[in-house]
Parts: sequence; C-alpha cells; structure tokens
Amino acid sequence: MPFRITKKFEFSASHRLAGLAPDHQCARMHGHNYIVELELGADEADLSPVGFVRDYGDLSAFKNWLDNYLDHRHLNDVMDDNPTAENMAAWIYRTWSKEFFELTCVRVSETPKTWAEYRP
Ligand SMILES: Nc1nc2c(c(=O)[nH]1)N=C([C@H](O)[C@H](O)COP(=O)(O)OP(=O)(O)OP(=O)(O)O)CN2
Ligand SMILES: [Zn+2]
Repeated sequence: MPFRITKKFEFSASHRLAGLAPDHQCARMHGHNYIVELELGADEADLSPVGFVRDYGDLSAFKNWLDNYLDHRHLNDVMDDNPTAENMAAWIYRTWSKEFFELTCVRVSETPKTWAEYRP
C-alpha cells in the first residue's frame, strides 16, 4: 500500500487511569490537550480518479464526532475501557474503520512527548 495520507485533530478532555498505584500521578483526575492523527492508505489502483486516497475534507465527520462526544468531556464517562492513549487509539480505529475503509492507523498524543498508535 504505497500511498498514505494523515490528518491531525485536536480536543481537550479529562481522565483518570484505573489500575495504577494510588500515588501514580495518572490515578488522579487530570486533563490533556489531545492530538489524534488518522492515517489512511491505498494502492495505486485504488486512488480516486482525482488522485486521492480520500479527500481530506471527508474527515470532517470525524472532527464533528470528536467535538460532540470527546471535546471537554471526562473520558472515563465516555469510554468503556480504561482511557489510556493505547485504548483510545484502538477504540477510535474500531469505531471509524467502519466509516473509512481505508483507515490503517490511529495515533493519540496526550503530551508533546508521547504518542500511542493502533495499527492492526
Ligand atoms: N503507555 C502509557 N503510559 C502512560 C499513559 C498512557 O496512556 N499510556 N498515560 C499516562 C498519563 O495519562 C499522562 O499521559 C502522563 O504521561 P507522562 O508522560 O508520564 O507524564 P508527564 O507529561 O508528566 O511526563 P514528564 O516526563 O514528567 O514530562 C501515563 N503513562
Ligand atoms: Zn493522562
């Protein structure tokens, strides 16, 4: 699959991580300015006649979902799984690969130094 496109999205949310030692900083409620990156891929034969893997503009549906369901929310109230960056990446992939069949990877950043990705 030689063609890959990516687009970044941002939202802010709070969370606390279960299962950690009580004195772990992430066991306490805190917030992040999250960055989510979607990666979509295609073979040359599957590019649109224009030459797109998919129009970046089509991803506005994902932005609307982030704005409506995750932005300024408490992620523990939204997700069934512990809201780690890894679990978020997998959850977003499983949810959005139904809409975007070209989706190859979801990456989630909680801080400027960290990224988690789900690439099945
Ligand atoms: N593998 C993971 N490790 C951690 C996650 C995670 O989702 N996956 N999450 C957290 C915290 O929620 C938060 O992201 C804190 O991250 P961390 O880099 O440990 O915190 P700091 O920004 O304070 O790190 P400094 O190195 O002190 O700058 C923790 N771990
Ligand atoms: Zn955190």
